[in-house]
Amino acid sequence: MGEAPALLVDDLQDGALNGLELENGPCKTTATVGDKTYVIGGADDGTLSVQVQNFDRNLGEWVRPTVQGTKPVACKGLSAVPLEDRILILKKGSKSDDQIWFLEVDTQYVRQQQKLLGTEVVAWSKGVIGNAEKPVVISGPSGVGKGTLISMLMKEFPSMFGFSVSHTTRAPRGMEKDGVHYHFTEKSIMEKEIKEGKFLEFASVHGNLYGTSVEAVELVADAGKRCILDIDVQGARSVRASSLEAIFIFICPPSMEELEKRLRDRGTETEEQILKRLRNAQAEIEQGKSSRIFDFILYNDKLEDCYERLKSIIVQKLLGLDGFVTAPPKSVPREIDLPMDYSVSKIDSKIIINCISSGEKESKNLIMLDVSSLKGGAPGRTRGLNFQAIDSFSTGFNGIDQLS
Ligand SMILES: Nc1nc2c(ncn2[C@@H]2O[C@H](COP(=O)(O)OP(=O)(O)O)[C@@H](O)[C@H]2O)c(=O)[nH]1
Ligand SMILES: Nc1ncnc2c1ncn2[C@@H]1O[C@H](COP(=O)(O)OP(=O)(O)O)[C@@H](O)[C@H]1O
Repeated sequence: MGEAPALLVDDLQDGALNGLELENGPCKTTATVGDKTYVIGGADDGTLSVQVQNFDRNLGEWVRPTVQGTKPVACKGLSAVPLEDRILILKKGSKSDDQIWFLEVDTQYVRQQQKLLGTEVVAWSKGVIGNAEKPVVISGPSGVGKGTLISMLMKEFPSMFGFSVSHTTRAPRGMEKDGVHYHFTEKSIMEKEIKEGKFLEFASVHGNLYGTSVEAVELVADAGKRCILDIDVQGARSVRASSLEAIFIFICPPSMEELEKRLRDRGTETEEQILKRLRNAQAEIEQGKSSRIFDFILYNDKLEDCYERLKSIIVQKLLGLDGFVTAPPKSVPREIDLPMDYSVSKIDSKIIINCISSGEKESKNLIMLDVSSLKGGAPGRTRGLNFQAIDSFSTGFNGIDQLS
């Protein structure tokens, strides 16, 4: 049985809200979740900047929460649909890939942050249609051949895999390009960004700081590709403990002598750095083999053999295929293009967007946005949104009352 259309307030005018005087400034949209009413938006040069304040009915006062996550840019109007632990925000007059957002008000991430900061917290997260492919985490000691294997995979299947470009405080090697191999960063900047929650994981490795930003993984998923992370064992452990579901592969050298030979032959490190990497390798291999972090352990003896095994793992585990055929490129996630004029209502986990386009002949279309399988969320994107566009006239489907 569907519930009645939810409390939706589109483009509220300045002033009173349900009898409550707003603290200050004009506001546009409001939504109530639990005991709190959230006011989202504020006028800014004819467009809306996206600000948040909430009225706590228990305390009887306005609160300005700490706002986390990547904020949406200004827009011409907002609609808000309260869900259980977050508010769906539809932005008007925005680009088609920038129309769906979530303001998380009581998700696990928000509760964690509230505990950590001791203040009221809300967090923005951009909504994305469809799901991300499960990432692949590859770890192993320095010089074992991780980079070589990943390059082979990306070269053979450029449309299927994308590399998560990590941040590091180490200096670039001769051929390495900023933004391609790593984001080469100052330590103080990286430490600040870690504090701001921009990293999915980070670790000190061989005396330098390395980390995977939330954005690095999201960008690959945005392109409709499966993300590959080349990170150390500490990083793999952190990802295992995070909400990111991934497949974990550890690459082992055939022997320590061969590892040393590969490191020396690569010729990218000083003698001191080589010795440090070899010292750390022993512990990494022990942890890799025994820690239960990894789903698969691969020995990289003969490169071609190891590459074939890596491919077959990925195929069997991730793609569910028998032979390694070149799969068609994943389509880039679809986008909804909302017109300026529409009304919104909610039935269970379906958001009904009734689009009204006025021209010579007025026509109406319904978009049904399904929010029942949301995944991820702040500090990254919210994925798992699905939608169906319904031409109400051609189908004879004319109103939300007919939905169940
Ligand atoms: N935790 C973590 N480790 C990383 C990250 N990026 C790279 N690493 C690891 O840091 C170690 C050193 O990497 P690098 O300096 O490129 O040297 P290489 O492994 O010898 O090529 C390797 O074990 C990488 O897997 C990251 O974002 N997070
Ligand atoms: N199976 C292999 N046999 C011999 N040399 C290898 C093999 N795999 C990788 N190499 C070489 O070993 C060196 C280190 O490989 P690299 O991919 O840079 O390791 P990592 O990224 O794990 O530090 C490179 O010069 C690479 O060409």
